[in-house]
Amino acid sequence: MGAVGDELRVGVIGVGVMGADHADRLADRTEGARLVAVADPDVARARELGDRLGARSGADALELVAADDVDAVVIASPGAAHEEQVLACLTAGKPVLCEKPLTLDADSSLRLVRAERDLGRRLVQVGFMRRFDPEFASLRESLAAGRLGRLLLLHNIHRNLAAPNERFRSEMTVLDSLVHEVDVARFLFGEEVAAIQVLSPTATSTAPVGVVDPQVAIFTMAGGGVVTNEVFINSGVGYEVRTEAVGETGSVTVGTWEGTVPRDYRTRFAAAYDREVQAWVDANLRGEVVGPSMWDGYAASVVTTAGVESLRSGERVTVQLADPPTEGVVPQPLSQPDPRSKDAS
Ligand SMILES: NC(=O)c1ccc[n+]([C@@H]2O[C@H](COP(=O)([O-])OP(=O)(O)OC[C@H]3O[C@@H](n4cnc5c(N)ncnc54)[C@H](O)[C@@H]3O)[C@@H](O)[C@H]2O)c1
Ligand SMILES: O[C@H]1[C@H](O)[C@@H](O)[C@H](O)[C@@H](O)[C@H]1O
Repeated sequence: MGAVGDELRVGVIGVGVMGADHADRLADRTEGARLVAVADPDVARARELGDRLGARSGADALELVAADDVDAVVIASPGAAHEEQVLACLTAGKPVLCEKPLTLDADSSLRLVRAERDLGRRLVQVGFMRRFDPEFASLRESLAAGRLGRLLLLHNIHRNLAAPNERFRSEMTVLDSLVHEVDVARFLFGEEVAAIQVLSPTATSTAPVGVVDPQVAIFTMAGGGVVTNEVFINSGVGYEVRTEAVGETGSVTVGTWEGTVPRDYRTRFAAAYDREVQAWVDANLRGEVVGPSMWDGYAASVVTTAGVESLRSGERVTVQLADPPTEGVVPQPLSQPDPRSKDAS
């Protein structure tokens, strides 16, 4: 049911790079949380981590979800496993922090939206942690306060040192990496993405043969704004994430790191992950769920599914959301007046 009290007992599913990082965070530096269990089909990995952090370990994710002493679950398995595991949490009535992407395609994400809707209450926060990054959060506040005027353009850069594994082909750049930029665009504009086109520039010779890397994606927002995105997996430099927001009265860039470029996201977004997980625990202890919703996860999956189609065809693809948004969980639109509207003061 999720604990309402002063301690949330958490189980983590999937303890590779991201899951192990979250497990450390829950065990060491998240107030009100206790890590009680970890599950991973790589039992040796799960055991080593569980032993180090004082949590029990096992191979079976669904057994972890069902356990009486697990109040809430963090899912950090690969995206292909998310649907079954999120559904199990919904069935058990347990709150979930599910790493992005919610799932790897629009249809499975829609099934999850409908399952949560049938339950009649929110249980899922999706791990779009950039919303908790101090710079991205304050950019959203500046935009909402109208400090840059009406938002016209975003320019996003997202580079990795190298691919995480050999299964990371061209589609994964869209589904697993670009999905962050989709969420950033929806978060900062407060609107849905209406269309996407993915371009395939000359590939770097360090990418495996046949892999499109870098990629450039262009989003057209529902209100007509445009978002350009470079996603470069095998950059050979490090993890660089920057966003420049261009409004009618000024521009702001977030993510300009001085000094050494971090190797990966765990350094770059350490504060964002800490704040994300703390917000999830705090909300659960109050009996609430906050942060990016199942709807946000679904809307992003629809855009990335269209993005994969565009990557293959080279054409611009229109984005179609199947259901009306779930009330109360869509991103708050920016409340800035459109200066061209006759009602604007
Ligand atoms: N928010 C972020 O910035 C961020 C960063 C990295 C990864 N992620 C996300 O976290 C998730 C995990 O990514 P990662 O980089 O840690 O991957 P990883 O390959 O390092 O780890 C995945 C782990 O899951 C285990 N696993 C495989 N199938 C499983 C299953 N069915 N049930 C349970 N565990 C299973 C693997 O054995 C492995 O230990 C992905 O959804 C990824 O997109 C998010
Ligand atoms: O596997 C990682 C991970 O999923 C991160 O969230 C993303 O920022 C990286 O680009 C990707 O390579």
